[in-house]
Amino acid sequence: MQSLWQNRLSESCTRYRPWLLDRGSLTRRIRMRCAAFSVRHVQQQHGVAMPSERHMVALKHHSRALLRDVFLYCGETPLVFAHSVLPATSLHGTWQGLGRLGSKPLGAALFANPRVQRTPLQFKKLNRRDALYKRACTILPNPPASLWARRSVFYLEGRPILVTEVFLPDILKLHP
Ligand SMILES: C=C(O[C@@H]1C=C(C(=O)O)C=C[C@H]1O)C(=O)O
Repeated sequence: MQSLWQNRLSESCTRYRPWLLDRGSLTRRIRMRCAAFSVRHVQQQHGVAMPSERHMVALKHHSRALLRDVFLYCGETPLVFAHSVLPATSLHGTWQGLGRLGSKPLGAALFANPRVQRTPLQFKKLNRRDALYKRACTILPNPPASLWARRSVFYLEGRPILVTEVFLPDILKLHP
């Protein structure tokens, strides 16, 4: 049975709690704890978002979005798998340049603008049945049975961007 996205954290995530609950920039939080931070681009292409994502950004069934997958690294250690859904209609106005980020962190753009609003975080313990679990584990030699993830929607000028972050075990090596 696949678990659902929850609005509250269960108790079984104690060690990941500081990372899951911090509403500030994850890029900034990691940079404060690791001088060798980098974003490694996995893929960025237009496609159809997953059903559980489409309703978060009011995408109709066949509407296309820019789907961006990256890993956040400290040195050679992967810490986070980040999956973002940017509806084509959101890539206008202030956010028209987000389609050309490459290895620049999306967070730098989202948190640089004080007018950006963020919805409450949702949480999910991903397992091997989840597509995002499988994509996050592609670079883990010994993947754990489950991975904690969070997601929320960023809004600017009424334009939504869904950001999902999957925390990899080595993030626990950083100071919480
Ligand atoms: C939203 C942020 O941006 C981070 C960087 C991302 C990217 O470059 O694609 C995606 C999600 C985040 O982990 C953040 O720093 O909080």
